[in-house]
Amino acid sequence: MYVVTGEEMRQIDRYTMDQIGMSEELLMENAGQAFVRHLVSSLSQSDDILVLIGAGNNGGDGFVIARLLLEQGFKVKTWVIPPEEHIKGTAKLHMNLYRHCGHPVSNYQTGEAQFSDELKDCSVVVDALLGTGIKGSLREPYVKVIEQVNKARKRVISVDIPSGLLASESGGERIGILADETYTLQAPKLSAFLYPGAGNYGELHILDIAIPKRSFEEVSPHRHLITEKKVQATLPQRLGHIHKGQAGRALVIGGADTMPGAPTLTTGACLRAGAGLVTTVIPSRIKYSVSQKITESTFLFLKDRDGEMTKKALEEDIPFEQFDGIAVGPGLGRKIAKSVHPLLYGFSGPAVIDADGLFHMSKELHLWSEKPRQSPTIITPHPGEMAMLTGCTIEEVEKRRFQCSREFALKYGVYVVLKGPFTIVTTPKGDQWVNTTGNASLAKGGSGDVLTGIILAFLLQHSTVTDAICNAVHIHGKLADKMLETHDIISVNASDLILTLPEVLKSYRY
Ligand SMILES: NC(=O)C1=CN([C@@H]2O[C@H](COP(=O)(O)OP(=O)(O)OC[C@H]3O[C@@H](n4cnc5c(N)ncnc54)[C@H](OP(=O)(O)O)[C@@H]3O)[C@@H](O)[C@H]2O)[C@@H](O)CC1
Ligand SMILES: Nc1ncnc2c1ncn2[C@@H]1O[C@H](COP(=O)(O)OP(=O)(O)O)[C@@H](O)[C@H]1O
Ligand SMILES: [K+]
Repeated sequence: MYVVTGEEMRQIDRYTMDQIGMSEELLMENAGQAFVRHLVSSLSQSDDILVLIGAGNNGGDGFVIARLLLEQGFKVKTWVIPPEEHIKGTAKLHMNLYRHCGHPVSNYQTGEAQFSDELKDCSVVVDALLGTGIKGSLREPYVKVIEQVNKARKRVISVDIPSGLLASESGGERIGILADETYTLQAPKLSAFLYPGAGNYGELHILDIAIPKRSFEEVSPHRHLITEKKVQATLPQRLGHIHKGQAGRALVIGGADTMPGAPTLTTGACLRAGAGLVTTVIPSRIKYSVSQKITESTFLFLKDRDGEMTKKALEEDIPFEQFDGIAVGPGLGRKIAKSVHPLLYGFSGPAVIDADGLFHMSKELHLWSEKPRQSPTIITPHPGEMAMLTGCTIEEVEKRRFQCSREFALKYGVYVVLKGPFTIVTTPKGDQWVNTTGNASLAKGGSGDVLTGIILAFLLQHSTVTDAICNAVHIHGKLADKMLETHDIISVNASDLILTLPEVLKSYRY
């Protein structure tokens, strides 16, 4: 499943029409058919449905939807918002088809007052005003109509994208329809995953309108969705004769006087996510508080200075060659100057850098592009950490989540896991994977430490680095989703996620 910009979608449409030979009329009919097929089970014959139509092809989809719903006996009122003569091309063809079936159209230009009354009385609004063809700031009469719809608080279902939003941007101050559900055509658009605009989408559904795979392959967007099906197919199996050393020897380096919990969470998650052996490296001053909480890992207690590990101890006292993968950072503290790069430079396995590990990394960025590529480096910044790494503001990172993480991954040859709602995984070649699991219960200290542990464990058990990271991010979000079946959204703790791992992982087995 691809994730596309508006421009890529246009190229895909063009290829489908010009090279494959599917007409725009057919695609529009398919879009309306798919929309109605998915919607009818949630509609009742007593619903009063208002279909709002704009001047472009999004409006054309609206005519197909209105016709099909009317043919199935639903109560539908169809409102054309711009002057009718603005409707041209394929949308006009479907308007004529609709009319030839004997169905009526009302026009906002001549019936504004009646429109307000009907909006007040309806139960469902189908938003087919504007789609991917919108340019620049929203113009009248759309501004007025969209504000009216948003105030009316009806069930609103958008076709393709909530009208007013841009397909590829985050929304910002834009006026847009506040949808309860959005049925997007064939492939989700970037704005579905970029806040604040993502909040306008409501529940996102993806409709198959029969655009062939070939059209996508020709345009070849580099963004994909992480799907449940793919996770299920790529989760590692455990062979009957395996021993613990073959299930991965993991090293977790973190912890400081004030942060003993972070390495505890990472270690716990790493064990539950299947690593065969885990060793936790912490400063000796916190050895009792951490070791009492973890039964199954072994420990290395390093010399510390003011409760944080010294650079010398990190470099000299850790037998790196004994481990298949490492995670550096959870609760590490910031007092150890310039220590992360020398630690990782010679390491031959995958290395995950998180939290304060990223702080140290930001001081020695120039060295990363020179690191040997056969040992993958995975960084897991939240937007604040990404801002620190790139020198951008957090607002710029959030606005350009896709571009920002891709530029960094390409420049420094690392895997970037840009966290937040809709975490984006980017490979050093620039391929991107968007996660849709998880919820706001994860907005609590410690959630990221758990993710780091799952990523490390999965890296040691999957056959590709990309599958390991994507599956870890997906499963981590699923833990939070599972928790909401029994817990309130504000009362999920990071350690609860670890306890839920066995059940969630099991649910992915065939
Ligand atoms: N993907 C697919 O395969 C398929 C896609 N399909 C559908 O096509 C949709 C894309 O259609 P599209 O390109 O015709 O553009 P659309 O979004 O309807 O808007 C254009 C209209 O908006 C107007 N307008 C522009 N900016 C504006 C502004 N700021 N403020 C106000 N108005 C503004 C513009 O006016 P103009 O600037 O030309 O005067 C023009 O009238 C897509 O989202 C999907 O629903 C299916 O039908 C078939 C298969
Ligand atoms: N509102 C949210 N919706 C979905 N996921 C979220 C949300 N807020 C945070 N997360 C997820 O929770 C984790 C938080 O990581 P991070 O900020 O590093 O936490 P910490 O450092 O406290 O462990 C990330 O995986 C992030 O994607
Ligand atoms: K729309």
